[in-house]
Amino acid sequence: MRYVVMPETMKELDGRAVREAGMPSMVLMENAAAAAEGVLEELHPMGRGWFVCGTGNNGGDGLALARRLHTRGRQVFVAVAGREERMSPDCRQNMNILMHAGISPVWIGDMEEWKRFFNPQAGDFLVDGLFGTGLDRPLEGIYGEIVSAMNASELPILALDIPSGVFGASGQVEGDAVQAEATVTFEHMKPGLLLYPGRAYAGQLFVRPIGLFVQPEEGFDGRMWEAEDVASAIPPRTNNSHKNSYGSVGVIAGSLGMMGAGRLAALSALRAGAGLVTLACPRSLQPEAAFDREIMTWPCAEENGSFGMTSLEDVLAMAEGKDALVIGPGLGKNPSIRMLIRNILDNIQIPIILDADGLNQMTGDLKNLGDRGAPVVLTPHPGEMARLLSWKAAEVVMDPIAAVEALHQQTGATALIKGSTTVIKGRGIINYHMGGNPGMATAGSGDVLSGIIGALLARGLDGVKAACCGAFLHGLAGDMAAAELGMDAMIASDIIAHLAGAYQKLAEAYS
Ligand SMILES: NC(=O)C1=CN([C@@H]2O[C@H](COP(=O)(O)OP(=O)(O)OC[C@H]3O[C@@H](n4cnc5c(N)ncnc54)[C@H](O)[C@@H]3O)[C@@H](O)[C@H]2O)[C@@H](O)CC1
Ligand SMILES: [K+]
Repeated sequence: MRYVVMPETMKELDGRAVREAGMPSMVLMENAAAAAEGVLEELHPMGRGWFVCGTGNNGGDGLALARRLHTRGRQVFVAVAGREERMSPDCRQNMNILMHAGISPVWIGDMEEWKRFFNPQAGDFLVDGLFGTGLDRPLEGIYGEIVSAMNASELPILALDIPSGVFGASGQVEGDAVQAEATVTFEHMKPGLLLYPGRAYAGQLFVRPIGLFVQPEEGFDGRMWEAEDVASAIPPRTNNSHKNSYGSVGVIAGSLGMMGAGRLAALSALRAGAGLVTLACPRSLQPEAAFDREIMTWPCAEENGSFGMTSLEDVLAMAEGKDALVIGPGLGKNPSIRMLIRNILDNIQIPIILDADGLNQMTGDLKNLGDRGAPVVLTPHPGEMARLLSWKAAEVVMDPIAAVEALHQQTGATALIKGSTTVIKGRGIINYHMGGNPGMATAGSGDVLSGIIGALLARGLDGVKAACCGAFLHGLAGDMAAAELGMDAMIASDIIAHLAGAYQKLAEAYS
C-alpha cells in the first residue's frame, strides 16, 4: 500500500520527527536532496543543471542538491528568487554551505536578472525548487514569469516534491506551474500529484523515502492500492471448491437498443472470477441477452423494451440466492425504473453496485444505504456525480475528493468517481487509483467496471475493497489492452479479454 498525505500532514510528520525524536531537520533536507540526486542520476547521469530555488524549505532542498552535484564535479548554475529576510533557517544554512563549497547563487529580483542568469543552451536540465507543499497562493509576478520562462526553455525539469504552482492538497493550478519531466516527491505521495491538472504537470513520478519514521496521529489521508494489495484482498481459488464458492452475480441491465451494456457487465463479472452470472433482461430482449453461452439469462416482464415496476416480481425472483447485484448499465430512462430500484434496495439484503442509468434514475433518492446491512457501491462519472450532488460539473472536476466524501456522507454507500484518476471513499480513508489510459474512454468501459466490482462483491469483498480492487483490475486490463491494440482501436470487450492477463500479473505480484 502506498500512502497519500496532505501537505499539512506532511508538515506535521516533519515537525514531529524534529520535535519529538530530535531528528535534525537538516538531516531530513539532506535526505531529500540525496533522494533527488538518485533520481537525477537515473534521468540525467551527465550534463549541467540549472537550479531555481525559493527561500522556503523546497528551496533548501534545491540548494542542498546543487551542492551535492557540485561536490561530485557536476556543473550547476543556481538562482534564488524571493525575499532574503524570509529565508527559512534550513534554506539559509544550505545557502551558506553551498557558498562555502564554492558556488554563489544568483539572487533574482526581476526578469532582467533572470535573463542574465539563464541561458538554456548552456545547461541540460532544470531543477525546480521554487515552491513545494508550502504553496499557499497562485504564482504571480516574478515567480510566474520565471516559471513560464523555465517551461518555454524546453529543458527537461525535475520538480522537487511537487511542481511549483501546483497545490499539493488538490492538484489545482491557477496561473503558471512548472511543467516537469519528472517529480521526486518525498516520503509519501501527495494528492496534488495524483489529481488533474497537477498530475499532468508532474510528469514521471518518483516517491522516495527521506527517513521520516513517524506516522500521522490521525492516520494517513489516503492510500493507493498496489498489485500485491489487490492480489491479497481477493480470496484465492482453492482445489476443493465449486462454482458457488466464487459467488453468484445477478445483473439487472439493458433495454431496447442497449442490451450490449448488460452483456458487457455480465461477461466482465464472469471474467472477474464470479462462479455464476445471471443477466436479467426485458423479456423481448432475451434472445439478444442470451448470446454468451456461459451467462444465464432471466427474462423479466417489461414496459416497452425496458425494465420498470412491472418487472419487480421477476427481478426479486432472480435475485434469490445471488451474492451480489449489478444494477444500471443500459437501463434507459423509463421513469418507473426508479421505483423498481428503490424496491430492490429496500427488499434485498445483498451487496449492490449501482451504475450509469441506475444512478441517474436514483438522483435524490439514495439516502441511508449504509444501514442496509450489505454494501452498496456507487460508480458515477463526473457528470453523474454532479447530478447526484446537485453540484456544477466543474465543481466536481475541481474537487473530486470533496465530491466522493459528500456522496459517501449523504448516502452511506462507497462512492467511486471515475476519471483519469479514480477516487474512492467508503468507510475509512480516501483511495486513489492512477492506472488505466485514455483508450478506456470508449463505449461500455464503465459497464465493464460495474461487472468486475459486482464479481468482487459476490466473492465476499466489502464495498471499499471491491471498488478499489475493481478499479485496479479494470485499469490494468485496460493498460494491457492498449499495449496490445493501441488506445484508438481498443474497445470495451478488449478490456474484458485482458482481465485474464491482469489476473496473471496479480498472481506474479503475489508470488
Ligand atoms: N517532511 C517535510 O515536510 C520536509 C519538507 N521538505 C521540503 O519543504 C517543502 C515545504 O517547505 P515550506 O513549508 O518551507 O514551503 P515552500 O518551500 O513550498 O514555500 C515557502 C514559502 O513560500 C511562501 N509562498 C507560498 N506560495 C507563494 C506564492 N505563490 N508566491 C510567493 N510566496 C509564496 C509561503 O509563505 C511558504 O511558506 C516541501 O515541499 C519539501 O520540498 C524537505 O526539506 C524535507 C522534509
Ligand atoms: K518544486
